[in-house]
Amino acid sequence: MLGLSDKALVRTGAFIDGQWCDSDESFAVTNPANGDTLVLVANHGAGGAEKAVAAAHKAFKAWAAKSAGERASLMRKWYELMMQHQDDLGRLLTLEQGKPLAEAKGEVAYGASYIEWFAEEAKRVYGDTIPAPSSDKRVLVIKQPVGVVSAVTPWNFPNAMIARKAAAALAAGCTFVVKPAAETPLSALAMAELAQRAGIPDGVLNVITGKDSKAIGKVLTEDPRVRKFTFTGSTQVGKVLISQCASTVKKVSMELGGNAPFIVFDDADLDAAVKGLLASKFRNAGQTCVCANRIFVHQKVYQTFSEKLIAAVADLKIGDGLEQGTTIGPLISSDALEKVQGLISDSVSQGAKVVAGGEAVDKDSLFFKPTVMTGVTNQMPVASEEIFGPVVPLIAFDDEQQVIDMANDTDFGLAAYFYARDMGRVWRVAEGLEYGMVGINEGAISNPAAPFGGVKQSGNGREGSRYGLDDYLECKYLCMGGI
Ligand SMILES: NC(=O)c1ccc[n+]([C@@H]2O[C@H](COP(=O)([O-])OP(=O)(O)OC[C@H]3O[C@@H](n4cnc5c(N)ncnc54)[C@H](O)[C@@H]3O)[C@@H](O)[C@H]2O)c1
Ligand SMILES: O=C[C@H](O)CS(=O)(=O)O
Repeated sequence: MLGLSDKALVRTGAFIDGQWCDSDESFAVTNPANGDTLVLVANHGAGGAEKAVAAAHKAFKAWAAKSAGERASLMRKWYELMMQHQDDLGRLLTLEQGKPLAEAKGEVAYGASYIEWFAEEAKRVYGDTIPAPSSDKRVLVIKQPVGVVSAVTPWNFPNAMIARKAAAALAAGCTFVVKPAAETPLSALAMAELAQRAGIPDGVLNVITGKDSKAIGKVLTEDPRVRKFTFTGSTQVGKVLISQCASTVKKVSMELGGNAPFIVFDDADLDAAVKGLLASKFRNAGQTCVCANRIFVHQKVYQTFSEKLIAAVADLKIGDGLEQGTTIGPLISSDALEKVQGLISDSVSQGAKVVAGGEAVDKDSLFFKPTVMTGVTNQMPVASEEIFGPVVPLIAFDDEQQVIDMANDTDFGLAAYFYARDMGRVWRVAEGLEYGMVGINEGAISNPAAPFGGVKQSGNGREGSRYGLDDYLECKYLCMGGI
């Protein structure tokens, strides 16, 4: 089935209360590299979401009552199974999402690393004893799981965006319901299959599949049995979902859109900067929330850097993610491709120039040529909007404070990057950038040990690191009197 060694990893029903649930209707999952239908998946709606929430609610008390060590052991087994099946999970991910197989297998390992990380963190959920204001009292703080957690995740990282949430939730003692993007549900269902094989009890992890994201999302954000909602996706949708959570005052964490500046100063190592830009910009064909979106290059090095970049971009290989050597896969949809083309055309009409790429490979596919643009300003659409495609807009600058101000001139604040070697400049720029994450002489910054998240309209909360568990825990104060 789909060329996987372990065919049982290809699941097409929703996973609710340990059962694989079909439905009267189904929807097609297609391969963005060629438009082929891969499988038909159960098309559940609000009713399915309510069943999933009920299952998670029923399973919560027993899961929370397990010791941290018991939860950690089951999560460790899940991690080991994910890595044992890395090849199959990577193939499935490339088929449904399009990214090159090497990247897809890397995403599987990246997602699994959050399960490994939080299996360990589960055993380090510490409380406090606090000096009491009077000798007849004792003041303590204990940490307890929030309860049922619901989640909605995007298509661009169909494994890791779920693992990053589910791992923290389960480690904290919460139970979990997730709606993956309808474009890419197969990775989520395969993860659920392996969670079941690992012995994670029925109802602890549930995956609801369906095209009607609004109806499903309404249940996941408004059902009072759900105590926390976590979302990864666009800022536009995130705002709607936050407002829907208000009716039941849920804890909310949001991983939203980005518009990352990538600044190359005149004292930068230009070869390292080009390498870092390729790593940040062209991963997943530019479809990541932390992709460099605006590239600011100091006037003194603009020509040299541009020439090095154009030469490196020419070596990128566009193709089906399953083909050996492919480094740039397809975009996810024709809408996505039209959006990228529109940003380029609108910016050219305002004076920008295309010096490499600038168009789709052909009119019948979703492949877009890696593109470099010069003469871009911070106000042009290709700079002011999140591109979500393999496009490098180059913006010249000549003053340190000017470029910090330009970099911060956006509603987003997720990731930022800069290349410089003067130590004073490194500290001034790192502290001056209004972003949740800053890569300094580094273009690949995501890992489970670090707190991933943004400021401003890029979201709130952190995923990964020792901070990532806080979003899934309640801090309870105990006051013991009469001593
Ligand atoms: N900050 C991060 O960690 C992060 C990670 C990945 C993607 N993103 C952002 O996500 C965006 C691209 O992903 P996308 O196109 O899937 O985003 P999207 O917001 O369109 O969709 C994300 C998820 O929300 C669901 N959804 C859409 N409308 C909904 C509604 N009204 N109610 C309930 N669910 C709804 C979709 O089905 C999907 O599962 C980009 O802006 C990118 O920056 C952010
Ligand atoms: O697209 C957003 C992801 O969070 C990117 S990363 O894989 O976590 O860097």
